[in-house]
Amino acid sequence: MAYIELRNVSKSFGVGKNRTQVLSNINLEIEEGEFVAIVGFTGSGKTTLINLISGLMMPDEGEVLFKGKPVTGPSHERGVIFQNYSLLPWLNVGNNVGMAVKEAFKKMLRRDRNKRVKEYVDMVNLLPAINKLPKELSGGMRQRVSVTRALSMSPEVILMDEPLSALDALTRGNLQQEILKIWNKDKKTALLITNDVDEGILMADRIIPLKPGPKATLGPEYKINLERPRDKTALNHNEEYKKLRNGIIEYLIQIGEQRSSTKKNTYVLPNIKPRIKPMPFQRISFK
Ligand SMILES: Nc1ncnc2c1ncn2[C@@H]1O[C@H](COP(=O)(O)OP(=O)(O)OP(=O)(O)O)[C@@H](O)[C@H]1O
Repeated sequence: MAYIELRNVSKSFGVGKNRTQVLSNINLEIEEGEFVAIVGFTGSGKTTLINLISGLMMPDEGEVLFKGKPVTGPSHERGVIFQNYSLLPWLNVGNNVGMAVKEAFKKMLRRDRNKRVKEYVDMVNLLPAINKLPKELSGGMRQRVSVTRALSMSPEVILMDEPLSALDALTRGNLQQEILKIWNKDKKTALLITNDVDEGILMADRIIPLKPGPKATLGPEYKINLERPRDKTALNHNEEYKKLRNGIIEYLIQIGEQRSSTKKNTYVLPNIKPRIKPMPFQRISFK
């Protein structure tokens, strides 16, 4: 029995003529302890896929199973790290993380809870900002709080929806390593959504492309047998890595081209004329 399983899952949005099938007949099995990355184009349905697995959305057809049972709603067993960091604006960093820890460990003593909060906030180098509100943080700092908040709950499954996309290369690299450390140490199961093939190869055991939508389906899987821990710089000189990377990128280019050739490329623009008189040109004197 797979740990997470999607069987013939389809999901549409909209009604009547505006109804679009975003995901079509998705089949996926993830084993316990595995790290799987889904790579795909923007708008292809990657977030929808994560939402279905987390239980935030229900499929129209097919089913999502977690440990053999249908997923009927969200649960802290499956922690999601969102793309848009969704922090509670009225709580400081420590309390944003603290609330998650309290939810996951209801019987934990306050003292132990605070210790755990500090440990996780420190992990993303934000101890100096522990009393700051989200509005006082940069986008990258908020993203780090969001990552550490999800990890502090020690979920069995870490679901990541492009969690590192807003970060600079250095912070991104550090967080990739932190996530891998936790995944490896606590034997978690992880699903990473990314549009970065290199990130996928660095972190995952398998990469599966999501074909462009509508009616997106999963493409062929690429197994990554590169030894762990993987070093980004060393990988650049690894022949197996280069072959794998080229293979995935070529596949993505090929399915991207197929999509553009089947799409209508001509658009009739509306014949709109301005109803107001154009403003007279204003002279600005430069000194
Ligand atoms: N709740 C919703 N209601 C209506 N349409 C939706 C909803 N959620 C997603 N969609 C549509 O489904 C399609 C896929 O969206 P989704 O966010 O899953 O894509 P994505 O691959 O995660 O995109 P990105 O890479 O830009 O984050 C888009 O066309 C989007 O407009």
